[in-house]
Amino acid sequence: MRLDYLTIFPEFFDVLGISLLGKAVDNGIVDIHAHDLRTWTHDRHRTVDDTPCGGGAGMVMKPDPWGEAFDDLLGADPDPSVHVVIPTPSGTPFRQDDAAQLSHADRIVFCCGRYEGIDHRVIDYASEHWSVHELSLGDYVLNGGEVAALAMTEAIVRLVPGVLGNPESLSEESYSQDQEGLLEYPVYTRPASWRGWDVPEVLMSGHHGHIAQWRREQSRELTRRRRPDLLTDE
Ligand SMILES: COc1cccc(Cn2ccc3ccc(-c4cc(N)[nH]n4)cc32)c1
Repeated sequence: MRLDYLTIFPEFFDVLGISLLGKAVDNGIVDIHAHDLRTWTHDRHRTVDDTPCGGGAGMVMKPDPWGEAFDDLLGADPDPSVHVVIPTPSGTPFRQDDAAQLSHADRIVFCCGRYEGIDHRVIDYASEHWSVHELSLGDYVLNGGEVAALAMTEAIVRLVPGVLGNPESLSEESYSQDQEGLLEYPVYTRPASWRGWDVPEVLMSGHHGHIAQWRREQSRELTRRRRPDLLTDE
């Protein structure tokens, strides 16, 4: 899987060389390239923004640098197997299903905007050539797309076979299908007693059936309290 990031702050993506994703890069499972969008500017000030047509506050990212970056990175031939991900507050919510689908992609290009966003013609042009996903990380406003791209990257790449040491842990996670789409149950480790708090007895019983039942009940109760929207049968 090749991941490209178009951004005016490429250093944001230096962290992808650390930990699990770093190992995936070292193992050749993932190939990461961050690009400074100003590479595709030609004026002395390396300008990437301009005033919004129709007025309004702030600045908008000019289309030209994005178009020239696309030309260099992707060429002009349409290829629906290339996924262009554009983080934006106005996008569809990024969810586990999106991460799962994108984990099968061979190529993903993250377009990280700043200012008040990217000239919409960039999205229109990209949509004619590649598979475009305008995605929101959540119902809050960030200053740009980089943090969202990092979070999406981690959610996507950890699902790629060979990246996680223990793939079994994937099936027990919140939002996973095996977890019935419920929130994950509380987890514990040693010591059995810590500052007056004990590990629930059932987890020390060694009775796998009782433990599984307790975990199912905990997941449902937690989901009922915190995320009733995830419950389908109520
Ligand atoms: C486009 O409309 C905007 C309105 C006000 C501020 C901004 C700032 N901004 C620029 C590019 C950009 C990309 C993504 C996000 C973002 C995503 C999520 N989930 N929150 N915030 C925010 C971004 C943009």
